[in-house]
Amino acid sequence: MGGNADMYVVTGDEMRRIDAFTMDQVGISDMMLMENAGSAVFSRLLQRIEPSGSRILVLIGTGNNGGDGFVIGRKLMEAGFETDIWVVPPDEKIRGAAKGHADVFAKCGHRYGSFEKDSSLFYEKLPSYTHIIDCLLGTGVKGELRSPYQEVVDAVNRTHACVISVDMPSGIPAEEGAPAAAGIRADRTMILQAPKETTFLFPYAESFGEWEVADIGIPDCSFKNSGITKYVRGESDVCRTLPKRKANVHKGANGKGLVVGGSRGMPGALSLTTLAALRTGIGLCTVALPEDIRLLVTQNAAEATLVNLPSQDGEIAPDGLEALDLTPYDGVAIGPGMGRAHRYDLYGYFRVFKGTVVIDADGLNHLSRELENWKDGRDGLTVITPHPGEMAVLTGKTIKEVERNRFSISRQFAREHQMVVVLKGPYTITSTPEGEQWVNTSGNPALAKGGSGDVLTGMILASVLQHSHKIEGILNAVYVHGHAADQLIHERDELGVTASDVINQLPRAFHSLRYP
Ligand SMILES: NC(=O)C1=CN([C@@H]2O[C@H](COP(=O)(O)OP(=O)(O)OC[C@H]3O[C@@H](n4cnc5c(N)ncnc54)[C@H](O)[C@@H]3O)[C@@H](O)[C@H]2O)[C@@H](O)CC1
Ligand SMILES: [K+]
Repeated sequence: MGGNADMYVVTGDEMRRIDAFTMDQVGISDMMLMENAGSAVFSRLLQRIEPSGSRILVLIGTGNNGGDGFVIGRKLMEAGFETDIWVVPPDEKIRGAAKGHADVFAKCGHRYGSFEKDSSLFYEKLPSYTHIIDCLLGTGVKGELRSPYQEVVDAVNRTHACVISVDMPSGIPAEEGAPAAAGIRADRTMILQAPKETTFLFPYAESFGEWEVADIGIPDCSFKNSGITKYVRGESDVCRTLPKRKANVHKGANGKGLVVGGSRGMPGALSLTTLAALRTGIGLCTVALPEDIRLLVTQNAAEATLVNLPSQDGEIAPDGLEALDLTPYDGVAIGPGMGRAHRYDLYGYFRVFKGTVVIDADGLNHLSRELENWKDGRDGLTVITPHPGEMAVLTGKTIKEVERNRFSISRQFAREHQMVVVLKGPYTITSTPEGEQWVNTSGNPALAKGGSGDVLTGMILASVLQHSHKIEGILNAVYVHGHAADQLIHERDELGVTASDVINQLPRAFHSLRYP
């Protein structure tokens, strides 16, 4: 993929590489990037802060994040906003481009307060501000906050002001894996150019508040040359890539899919997957299930055709998959409601199948017992859709470790096992075996319910079969799934939104993306 519209996701180190390339190879100086950053944030502040009645504090730290603060402070003062600038470190610690912009600020005739020299005045004035612009620390933060930053951050968090962080909430690390830090809890974060990994990882994500991304003029080539392959997947990407049907198309051209699973205890999961595939536009959908539950499923999904599989103890019999002929199908989704009583040789069964295989739910449990086999890859594309608990089982890690390292754990698993990994959760991450990753931005807590995953599996199957670029098909399914839930909570409370509601919403969700 690629193109100029890409929004990247970076670590602190990656951002430093990108900045260095932009300065040394492209020739845009650090002073200019800082001016751009300050200007971009300033113009966004203008949309949010009224000059009358507002009292603004710009808080400045040692590094380049503080340098951005000097630009923002200068522009706010020049525009007539009632603004105080407070610099936390001693003057001599400010260096480089930040020092350059501190000098510009002073030469324009503006003054700032020194926290070091007059901290009591600072604390006295702090409750009087309506807005606090946080330029204490950015991507250069390391470890727990040191004094006096920690005290200042705690005091800011106790105010009633609207706190707007620049690039990062100060104190929060930019990359996954770092211990949770007690940083600024922002109401809004104006991220410079590229979101950082922690923007999408909990608990850090909560500190960002609402976030938006300000373009500061770093060219796309700086990201490409720095080897960044993590992207944000947003609505415009989906609108651009939804497949269009030709007027004379026939059902066979929209994908022939097979959904395998179901058990006496869980017939509903299979219905949800099948209905979701149908509502995502699959041409033909066949359901393969233990023969003794077929009536339960056919009542719900009249459009699907059925294949009865031998049943044992209410689940597909251990050799039950052998009876299935895969040749008529372009893709298979396996796992929803399948049960765990028996073992199946999934790799042996799917290895030479050329179509896409989507594995979810109990299918992942079966997969976890035969993971070694998958390292050689198979003839078609394999997609797995674990939630953090399932990812923990697949990797032998704890759920907490998975949650803290979502990017690296899913990237490594995808590489090692030659699969596309769709790691679900808020900000679902999709990783390819080649190391590309996309963060999804749609969805809400209404999806944290039984059945949501079954719906997504059906959508991914249907979507992959209709896209010539299969990864785009997966990404679009993930986005539309969340988008449908987002539309639903405009009309009703998130508590009452069910997986079936999401399925029924899909035609409207697709329509709104196709005709934005
Ligand atoms: N490099 C560039 O060209 C640009 C950088 N920009 C800004 O620069 C930021 C990154 O700049 P820096 O790398 O200087 O990093 P920071 O601005 O985050 O400052 C890092 C400094 O803070 C101090 N520090 C680190 N950890 C600390 C802790 N735990 N407690 C107390 N003090 C600590 C250290 O003195 C360190 O040098 C970005 O977030 C962004 O806001 C923008 O101006 C755009 C251009
Ligand atoms: K900051």
